[in-house]
Amino acid sequence: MSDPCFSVVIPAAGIGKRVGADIPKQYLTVLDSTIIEHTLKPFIEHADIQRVVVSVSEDDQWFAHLKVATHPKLTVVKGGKERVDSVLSALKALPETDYVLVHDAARPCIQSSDIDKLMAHARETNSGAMLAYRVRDTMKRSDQFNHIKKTVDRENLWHALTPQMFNNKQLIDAISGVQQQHLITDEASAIELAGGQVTIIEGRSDNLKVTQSEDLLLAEFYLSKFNSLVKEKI
Ligand SMILES: Nc1ccn([C@@H]2O[C@H](COP(=O)(O)OP(=O)(O)OP(=O)(O)O)[C@@H](O)[C@H]2O)c(=O)n1
Ligand SMILES: C[C@](O)(CO)[C@H](O)COP(=O)(O)O
Repeated sequence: MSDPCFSVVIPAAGIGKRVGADIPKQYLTVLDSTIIEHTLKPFIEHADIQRVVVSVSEDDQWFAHLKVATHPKLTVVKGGKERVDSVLSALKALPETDYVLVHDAARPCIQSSDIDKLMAHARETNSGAMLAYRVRDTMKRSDQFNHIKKTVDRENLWHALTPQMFNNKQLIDAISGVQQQHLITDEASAIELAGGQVTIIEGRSDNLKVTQSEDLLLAEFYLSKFNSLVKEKI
C-alpha cells in the first residue's frame, strides 16, 4: 500500500481575547519569534507533510510580514467568525489529501514526536485520531455559584489537544453536517456527532494552548528547554 498523504490546517484567525494583549496572541513574540512561527516550524520542516494551510482573519495585518509567509508549502486563506469556520475554510482549500492534521496556531510547543505518533497511527490503522493527555487532578462539577455538585470520576477523562487528524473529506462532511445544530470546539466533536469513532493518542501535556496571559511564561519556559535540549544533542 502507498504511503498516505498528510496535510495540515492551522486556524489562526482568533483575536486572543482571554490573553488580553493589544495584538492577536499568535503574533506575540516568545523568545526569538512569534507564537505562530514556533507553531508552524515542525510542520513546515516535516518531510511527510505536503501542504500547510493557515486561516487568518479578514483584517489580519501581521501574517504577511512573517518570513514564513512566502514558504512554498504554505497557503493562506480567510478564516471565519468561529474557530470551526476558520478550520472549514482551510479544509476546503486543500487539494486531495488522505489525512489532514488540524492544529491551533496558539499551541507553539508541539513536538514532532507527537506529530509522528499520529502519522504512525494512520499508517498502521488507516484511520484518524487526536492527541490528548489524561486528567490528573481531582475533578469537580459546580453550579453557577461555584457550589460543588459532584466530584467527577477522572478515570478515562482526557484534556483534548491538537493536532487532531482525520480524512479530509470525512471532516468536511462531518463539520458541514453538524455545525448548525452544535457548538463545535474541536474536530473530534464533529466526527463524534456525525457518528464516527475517534481514537485518542496520548500526547505531551506541555503541548499547551496559550489561552491566558500566564500561559505565555510557560510557553517561553518549554520552548527554551526544547532549544537547549536540541543544542545539547548537536
Ligand atoms: N474565529 C476563529 C477563532 C479562533 N481561531 C483559532 O483557533 C485556535 C484556538 O482558539 P482559541 O484559543 O480560543 O483562540 P482565540 O479565539 O483567539 O482566543 P479567545 O477565545 O481568548 O479570543 C487559535 O489558534 C485561534 O487563532 C480561528 O482560527 N478563528
Ligand atoms: C481545539 C482545542 O484546542 C482543544 O483543546 C480547543 O477546543 C479550542 O477551543 P477553546 O475554546 O479554547 O477550548
